[in-house]
Amino acid sequence: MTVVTDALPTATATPAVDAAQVGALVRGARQNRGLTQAQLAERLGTSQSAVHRIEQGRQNLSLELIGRISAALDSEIISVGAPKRSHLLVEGGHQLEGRIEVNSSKNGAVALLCASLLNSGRTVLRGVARIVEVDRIVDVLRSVGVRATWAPNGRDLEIVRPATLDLANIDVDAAVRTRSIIMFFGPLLGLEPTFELPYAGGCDLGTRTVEPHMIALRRFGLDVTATAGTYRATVTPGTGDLSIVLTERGDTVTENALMAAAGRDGVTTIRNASPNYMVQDLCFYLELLGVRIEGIGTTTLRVHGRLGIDADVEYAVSEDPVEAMSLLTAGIVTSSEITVARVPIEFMEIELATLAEMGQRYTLSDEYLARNGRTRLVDVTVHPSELRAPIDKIHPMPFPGLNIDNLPFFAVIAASATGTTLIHDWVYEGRAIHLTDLTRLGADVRLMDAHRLQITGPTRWSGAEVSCPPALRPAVVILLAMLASKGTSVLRGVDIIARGYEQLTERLIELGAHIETFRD
Ligand SMILES: CC(=O)N[C@H]1[C@@H](OP(=O)(O)OP(=O)(O)OC[C@H]2O[C@@H](n3ccc(=O)[nH]c3=O)[C@H](O)[C@@H]2O)O[C@H](CO)[C@@H](O)[C@@H]1O
Ligand SMILES: C=C(OP(=O)(O)O)C(=O)O
Repeated sequence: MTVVTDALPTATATPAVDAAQVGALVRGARQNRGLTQAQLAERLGTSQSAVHRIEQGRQNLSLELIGRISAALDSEIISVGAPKRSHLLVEGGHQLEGRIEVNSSKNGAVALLCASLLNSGRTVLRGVARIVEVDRIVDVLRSVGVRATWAPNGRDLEIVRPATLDLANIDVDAAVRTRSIIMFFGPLLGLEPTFELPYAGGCDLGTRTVEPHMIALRRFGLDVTATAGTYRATVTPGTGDLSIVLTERGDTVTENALMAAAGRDGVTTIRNASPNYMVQDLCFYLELLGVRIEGIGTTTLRVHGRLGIDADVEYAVSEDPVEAMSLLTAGIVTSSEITVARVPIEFMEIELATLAEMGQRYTLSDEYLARNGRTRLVDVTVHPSELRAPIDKIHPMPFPGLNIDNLPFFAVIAASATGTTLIHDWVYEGRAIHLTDLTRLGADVRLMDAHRLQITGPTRWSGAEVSCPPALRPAVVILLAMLASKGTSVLRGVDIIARGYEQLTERLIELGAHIETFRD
């Protein structure tokens, strides 16, 4: 049996479906239809409290009841057989208009979900984006005994760790679909003397090792052997102060080291740390747990760890600069005037400066604070502009530089600009290659080598049928190019987009995009 719904996509599917999973799907589909629990209850001829129990996974469900819920929500909650792939039919060439808000970030959420393992008190994460990557980590947490309960608003997640984690029961299927599982090492280090974790998975971006994590965590007493799809970990805890240097300024490796440092007795200095947005989110949460951290937002962090963290805390996940870039790109490549609200400006400054260099006109609102009380936000309005290729190549750098995950969006922007742009993705071994799919829509994109693209515009975009690249950002880039392309396009196999974006097509439709979803 597999699970499908248009609210929470098929990628959540696991062979065994339990009441909690179905509950989450029902809640997602109900919210997608804009119904309250009481309204759904009325359609089902039952009480609001019964719907609440179903959504919390506290109700035994017959197939007959699931069928009735599916009918009431006009959404297939469960189907038998292979999952059906989703595709998009895009009628491009229309301008967009209006205002759209940026959601909280995937990368912040997954770090915070993993970090909640450090806390034996109650963690409430507010405003969590309902995306597949989050569902996967929540599934993994639940499988090891963590109580993770969504509030009726479907956005706030309460997490309570059990006294002992049931790691033998870990949901391997969910774990291997995400790279973020690697961030279980940091918190588990201080909790378990030995444990096993499945190998990390994720998008197809070429070779991407976990070696920097192993090098960093070895200093915390972690010894890992990798055998047949499993990491076997043994921990020899140390005490006292520790100073470590990361071999790469990576985001998740910094987070792993931070979590390991937070759960130990002593002060840990982490050098070559990433100061990126998700790391800052994690630091703000750890501070609420009583962990003092010096140097937040810099490349040297001093972490005053604490044994036995036990605090009831609430933290609002901050806004996603990559979603902000994606939405701005939608406006830019369709020559539209749209306002993207709640943009975390500190993490978009180089992107905006680069866009200005390319002739993009935009206006910024006054700054205001995010719900976490720390991150600075602005509303950005883009105006239709004559774009030109920048003189210098566009390349990413660890923060504060142009975000690595925002780079792919510059491919479709460069293709809309007059002149030749060199895009240099030195970071990923295999992400640039996916962007050559833009040629199918009429762009002149040349792959110079695995890391460099030469793009000459302006493109006379024209609709085409394209198979969705097996990588999150390139998939969205192709979709955005289709919005710019005159005529009809089909993007096949788009489920990957829900890994990192909540209701992206629905939200683009609200801005005036013409997109229909269809399934096999
Ligand atoms: C869950 C999460 O937060 N994921 C983000 C995180 O993944 P994550 O932290 O897992 O990224 P990796 O550690 O895999 O690094 C990405 C790539 O960059 C290379 N690299 C990284 C740092 C460095 O100083 N030198 C270097 O060469 C790595 O070798 C790798 O090929 O950071 C990536 C890079 O910002 C982002 O694309 C991911 O969205
Ligand atoms: C590469 C990405 O993320 P992850 O680390 O989850 O694969 C991304 O968000 O583009």
